[in-house]
Amino acid sequence: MHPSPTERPAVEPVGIEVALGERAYPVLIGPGVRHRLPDEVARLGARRVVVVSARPPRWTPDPGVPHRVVPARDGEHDKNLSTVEQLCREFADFGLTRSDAVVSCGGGTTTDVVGLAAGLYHRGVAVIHLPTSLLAQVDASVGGKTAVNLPEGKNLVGVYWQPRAVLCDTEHLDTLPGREWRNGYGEIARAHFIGAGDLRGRPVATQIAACVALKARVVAADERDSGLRHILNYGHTLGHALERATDFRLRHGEAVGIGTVFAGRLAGVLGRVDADRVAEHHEVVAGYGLDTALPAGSDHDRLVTLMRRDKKATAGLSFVLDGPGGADLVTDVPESAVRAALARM
Ligand SMILES: NC(=O)c1ccc[n+]([C@@H]2O[C@H](COP(=O)([O-])OP(=O)(O)OC[C@H]3O[C@@H](n4cnc5c(N)ncnc54)[C@H](O)[C@@H]3O)[C@@H](O)[C@H]2O)c1
Ligand SMILES: [Zn+2]
Repeated sequence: MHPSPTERPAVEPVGIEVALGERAYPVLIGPGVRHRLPDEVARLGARRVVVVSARPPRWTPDPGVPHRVVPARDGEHDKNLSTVEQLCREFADFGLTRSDAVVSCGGGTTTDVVGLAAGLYHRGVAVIHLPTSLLAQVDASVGGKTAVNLPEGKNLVGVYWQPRAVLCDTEHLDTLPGREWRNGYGEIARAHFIGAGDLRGRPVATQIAACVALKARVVAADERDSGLRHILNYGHTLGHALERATDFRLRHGEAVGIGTVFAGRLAGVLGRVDADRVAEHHEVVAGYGLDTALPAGSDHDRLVTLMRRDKKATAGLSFVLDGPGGADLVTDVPESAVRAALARM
């Protein structure tokens, strides 16, 4: 039987497996891959589905089984335990059992909060993500980290709960504002330096697929962040500090872009890479249309203080830095080197 052309995408999607044994799952990337939702639901054998969506209802196809669509809102403000409770109550009210499934549709904040609700409900129910921001497609929806915020800080409460499938529909990006494109490009730029290759000028589906393939490799090797997964934080130590120092006026990806340029400069100061490689950091980040300089008026003392507090820093100042053998976690970086690199920004 031939699939109807109106329902099936003309372009074959790219499929990447996150190889986690019994918990392995596919990530499909391409225009129209949302239409695979009923197939994925059927594969799981779910009999009922709750779709939690921050986008208009028509963005999520019929999952093919009795379902309820619960509207949600993207944003850090609703990424909290109270939303988790509300979602779990919706699941219970709809009669969702352990063998049913939840679907998320939205930005990374929505995939995070829905992922956590799915991980907790009945001690874990299947979840399929339909990420709709570039950042969520290249990063947040893949890898099984879920979390919500507390007033005391971001992402403080969460569990590891792998999705059963991720559908990165590039048509979902059609409405994304420019700033949210840049937000995602910050993560794509940093991926250049940790093994994703040079993705500048490539079609967006190719860029997403390369980042997902990189993350899939890293997660398969270190699901629970005890080693290799560090490298995904390339550019993030200064990035996090800049987000905090600007009261989150910089989007995460914008801050990571600047943090990536800084990581190049710091690796240069430490003699880990040559001048060409330092310059490459600047070129790549600028090439994605991102800022490469510290925001005007940045206070270096404050940035150093914030970087010392970064959760990756167990003792002293730690950074993931490029070097002769690729990117690696470098601990106890002298403050003088950090300040020298900041001065070159
Ligand atoms: N779990 C992980 O491994 C992981 C990794 C990276 C980031 N995250 C989390 O992801 C979150 C950031 O994700 P985000 O940047 O997607 O934030 P977000 O969910 O707030 O979305 C960003 C903005 O884009 C809008 N948006 C999303 N899709 C859209 C679309 N298709 N059209 C128009 N507007 C759209 C949203 O409404 C929002 O205003 C953070 O909370 C972060 O902690 C998690
Ligand atoms: Zn990030």
